[in-house]
Amino acid sequence: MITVTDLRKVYQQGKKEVVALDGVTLSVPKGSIHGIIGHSGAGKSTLVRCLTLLDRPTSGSVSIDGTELSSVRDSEIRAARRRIGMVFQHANLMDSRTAAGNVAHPLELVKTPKDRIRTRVAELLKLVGLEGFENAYPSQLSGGQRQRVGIARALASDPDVLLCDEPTSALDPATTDEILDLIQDLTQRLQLTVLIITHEMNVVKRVCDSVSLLSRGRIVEHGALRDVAGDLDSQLARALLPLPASEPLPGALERGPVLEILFSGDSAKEPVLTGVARRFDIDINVLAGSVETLDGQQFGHLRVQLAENADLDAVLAYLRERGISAKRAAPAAPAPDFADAAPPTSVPSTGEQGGNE
Ligand SMILES: Nc1ncnc2c1ncn2[C@@H]1O[C@H](COP(=O)(O)OP(=O)(O)OP(=O)(O)O)[C@@H](O)[C@H]1O
Repeated sequence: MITVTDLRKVYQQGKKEVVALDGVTLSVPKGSIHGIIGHSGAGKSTLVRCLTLLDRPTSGSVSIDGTELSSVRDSEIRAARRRIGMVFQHANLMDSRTAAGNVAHPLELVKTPKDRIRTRVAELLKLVGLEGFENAYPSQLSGGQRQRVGIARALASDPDVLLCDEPTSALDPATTDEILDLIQDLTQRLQLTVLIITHEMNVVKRVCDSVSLLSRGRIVEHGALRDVAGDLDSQLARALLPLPASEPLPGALERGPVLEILFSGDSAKEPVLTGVARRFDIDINVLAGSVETLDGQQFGHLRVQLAENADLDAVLAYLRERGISAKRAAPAAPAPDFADAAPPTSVPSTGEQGGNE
């Protein structure tokens, strides 16, 4: 389990102070995956640097299974850092080394005996589905295979926590799904605690058990996926169940009130709109809709327009009595988009950067 408590990071820019993290508190249980999503400048990279001890927090603490990491002495930083495996957007493999050589690198740095390295590297490559690719160089591997090598390297030091920084942003959708399935499988098999920093809501939908929205250094929303998705006022719900911007349809209902409705669980199975239409004897137009299964539960988000003569308060009361979240819609704004946080998609030279050192 990783626990972050009231983490603050203040940078000094000349005479000005920049508060990059402003009291971040979160806790992720073992065997689960937590997504952190946020706009550009929200503090995601700073959080990664503080968690991996590349930067010292100004105050607050980070602990893994009760062991405090944020106050370790400089001489112990390397050992502490080995408890967190790091997966990057681009695998950052060393071009001059084979897949096996890349995975071996963190083990060599801590002077692991050669025969132990050999067996451990074989185990790790098998674990990530790359048996038989020991001698391949990064240039001979696909993007997904390179990311698998990066994951194997991150696991070499047997970490408790896997910190994935935009792990799929450079991959195509099919490969993204494969890598996310692998991360999910490894989380279960190795009982890892996983944090995924991402701007892609699909990553959150597919693998995260819980999610936090980081904004200006603060966590402004957080919770289990099915809880945040069921809250019509949550930005995360609007991003998880996005509705496109819509205009009232010209015609009979043009001037009627617009509602947003969020169904979840059992209410998602009820013919609620038909119920409203019959009960109040009004026409209803669906302007936009989104249906998803999240964490095994079905959710529906609709924007509908009622006939002009509809008694809006009575309709809202009828829906709420049935456990359905509904409210008069604000102007038909598009769903929040965290894609401005997207890192560059061009693949940089892989260089000679090591992973978990
Ligand atoms: N070394 C630094 N010195 C001064 N200010 C910094 C430093 N690093 C980050 N900041 C500031 O801290 C805030 C958070 O930056 P950070 O890079 O953590 O955001 P981010 O969410 O990772 O953004 P992006 O998605 O664009 O990478 C920003 O206002 C940034 O300008």
